[in-house]
Amino acid sequence: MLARLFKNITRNQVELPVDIVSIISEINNLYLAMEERLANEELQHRSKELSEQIRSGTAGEFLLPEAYALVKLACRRVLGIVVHDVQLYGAIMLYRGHIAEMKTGEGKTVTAVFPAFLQALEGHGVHIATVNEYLAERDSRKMGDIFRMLGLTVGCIIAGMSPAVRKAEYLQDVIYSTHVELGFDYLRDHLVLSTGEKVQRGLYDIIIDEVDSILIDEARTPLIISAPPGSGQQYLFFIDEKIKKLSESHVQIVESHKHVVLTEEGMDYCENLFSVDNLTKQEHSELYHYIVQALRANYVFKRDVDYVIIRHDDGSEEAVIIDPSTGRPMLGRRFMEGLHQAIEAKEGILVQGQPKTLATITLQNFFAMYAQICGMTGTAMESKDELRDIYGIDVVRIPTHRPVIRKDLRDLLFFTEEAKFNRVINDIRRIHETGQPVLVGTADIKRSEYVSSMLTVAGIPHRLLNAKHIDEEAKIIEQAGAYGAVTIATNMAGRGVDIKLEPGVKELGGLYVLGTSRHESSRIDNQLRGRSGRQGDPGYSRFYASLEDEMLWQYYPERLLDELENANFDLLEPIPRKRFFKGISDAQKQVESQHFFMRKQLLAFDCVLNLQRLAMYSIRDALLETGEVHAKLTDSIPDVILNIVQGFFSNSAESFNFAGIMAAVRSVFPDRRPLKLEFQDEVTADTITVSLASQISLIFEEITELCGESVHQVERQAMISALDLHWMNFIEAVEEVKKGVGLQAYGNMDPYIQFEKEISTMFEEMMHAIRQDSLRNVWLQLQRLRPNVAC
Ligand SMILES: Nc1ncnc2c1ncn2[C@@H]1O[C@H](COP(=O)(O)OP(=O)(O)OP(=O)(O)O)[C@@H](O)[C@H]1O
Repeated sequence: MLARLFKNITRNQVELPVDIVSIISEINNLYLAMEERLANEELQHRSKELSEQIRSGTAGEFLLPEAYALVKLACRRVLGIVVHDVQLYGAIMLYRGHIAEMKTGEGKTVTAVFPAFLQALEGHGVHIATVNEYLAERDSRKMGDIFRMLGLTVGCIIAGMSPAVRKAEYLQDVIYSTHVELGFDYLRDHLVLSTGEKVQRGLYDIIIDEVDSILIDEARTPLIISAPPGSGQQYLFFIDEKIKKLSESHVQIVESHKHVVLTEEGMDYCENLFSVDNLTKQEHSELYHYIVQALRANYVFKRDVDYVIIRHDDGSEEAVIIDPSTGRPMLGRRFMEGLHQAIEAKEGILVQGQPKTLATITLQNFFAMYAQICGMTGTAMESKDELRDIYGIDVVRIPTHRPVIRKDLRDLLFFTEEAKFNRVINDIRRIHETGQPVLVGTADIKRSEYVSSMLTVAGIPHRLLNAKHIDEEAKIIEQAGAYGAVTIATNMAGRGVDIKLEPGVKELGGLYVLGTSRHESSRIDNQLRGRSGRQGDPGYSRFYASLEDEMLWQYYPERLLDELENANFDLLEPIPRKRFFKGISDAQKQVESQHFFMRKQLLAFDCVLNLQRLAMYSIRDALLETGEVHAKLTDSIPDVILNIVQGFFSNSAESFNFAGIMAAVRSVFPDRRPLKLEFQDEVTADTITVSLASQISLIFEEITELCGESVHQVERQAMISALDLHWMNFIEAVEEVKKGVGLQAYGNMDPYIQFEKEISTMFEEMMHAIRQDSLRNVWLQLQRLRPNVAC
């Protein structure tokens, strides 16, 4: 009775919330009116007017009924279908930023067109992410005509497209792609050298199809872009070997900062050694960085003082940092920025930590960049808490258009795999003989092949999916509803693919889905079931499991196993009692909670890094956009000098070493002109800095003025390359800290807080290093442009 107050019945006899029903009636009334009045050409005109209204500030929600009526009409005219009220309900929830749980086969692809249209009217470009490229391509093609009828353009991005093509596609109103391509484009856009090379135009709205698969199943693996080969082990050994040939006049050592720089002579010598024209050029920045680290490893960092080589029982050797304050080896820690690798190369032991990561992000943090995410799937309710906790989105269950009449039969649980598969084959034969089509789901390709060989022996014709070509698979699965068809696929295959029943098959009971094992996630099992019983079709599903299946072998509850041992059941027959089936869902729950923990942990670490990533990317973007960085560089001179000078004051103010300071300053600003120290007040790090900074700034201005217009280009490149290089090394170092934090128990300290603390300090240090390297690179390059000026 109470529910009646809040619910209402639509024309399809489905209960929906009252407010939604009134919006849906408005849409349907407008649709009916438009159907009579509006010719195809007028749809575009109307959508243009809506777009103008939205852009001039009218709320999208206010225009939703009319916009959705237009889309409904376009769907009718393009696809010949009348969109159901439940689909409109899903579409409204999507626009409001929710996850719409719509059962498989309910027509999610069309549903997504509605919010995409309304969001696209704002003019930012809406992304629709699918689980694979086949679906992105298919949906952009199939739905493309609807958008075009409404005057919008549609793009599709798949792997292998050139940046120019991508860029053009991203300019469309609605862009279909995979989450992977979208994420990698985002990362790649932060590695380009000019704004013009970026392909995306911002992240605004995204609609994620099969949202649970993307936000949950895929979320344990972050997206990573690795550096191209060249930074591999052999390369480091090669550099180390050459560096060992340098003599004293080639290097200047700054002990206090444990730093080494090349003198002019050293620079020339190295350019000869490595056959490059100018080491300070952008394209050689990585080589230059490795050279510097090799120099530090060889000239400053000493074995048994700064690090030890530990030999493990298996004969492997490891360079371990010595804690300068306690003298103890710091297991699991590594020097930052490629120095550790340089030391490993110097010592001739295995270089660890390659290849280098250029950029990385978790899917969770990537999606968090969008102004709004929403999505649809057949299976989200099981994960609604996680989706709310991590992404802050709610799941709304959308009723089906017609009742689901598929019969989900009780699992059959066997003691052994052999007994299970024998029964599977017998059951397939029995069903196949009636002409009813069977879709067999397996845990992996190996098992698919095994079932296939058994069916061949049994003389049952079938089609086997090889999981190598998603598009071919999809085409085969589409035909799995044909009379007498037996199709074998992995459980994951065919998600999002529509299986149409051949005429006459409904009368035979529809598609029979037979799962040969339970997946670790019940959502994946439900996806497999959902290949059958679509849009009110009849169908059957049944899962077969054995205690030898990988998941049950590991996680089936001990207490039930003990009981089974004493029960004296027939080993070749299914285990009879219902209570033993519960062990299957218990096992699934246990694995799922483990995976949840791993995702949470990955996210917790990435959230810390995310703040730095955002800061870094915005600095980089600003650099690309302004183009003019001279003021920034000049402003950073005092900071850089102060950082150097403070190094000399850290121990005791009295014992500061003027010659040391000068050498360190000159290593960053290599200039032969004399520098004076003039003080008004007492001698402090600040007064020394003020005095040196004003002189260096003057020289810097002189050099830059003489070099003319080319200065801007040199400065910008130097900053970007310093930024990229240090950021790449920072990411690598973060990984090491993560491992270290995981390995060591910090008393009672929370590992994330510890991690955050270490990362923040490292970030500060990196920013200093970036400023310093940018200035040094610019200085060196400008001197080369006008060698007669400075030295
Ligand atoms: N209102 C409708 N009337 C008739 N057919 C429809 C309607 N909406 C969608 N369809 C059709 O239903 C089929 C299933 O649609 P779709 O593949 O989008 O389902 P789905 O919900 O995405 O399924 P899955 O969960 O398996 O991905 C398609 O052939 C589509 O054209």
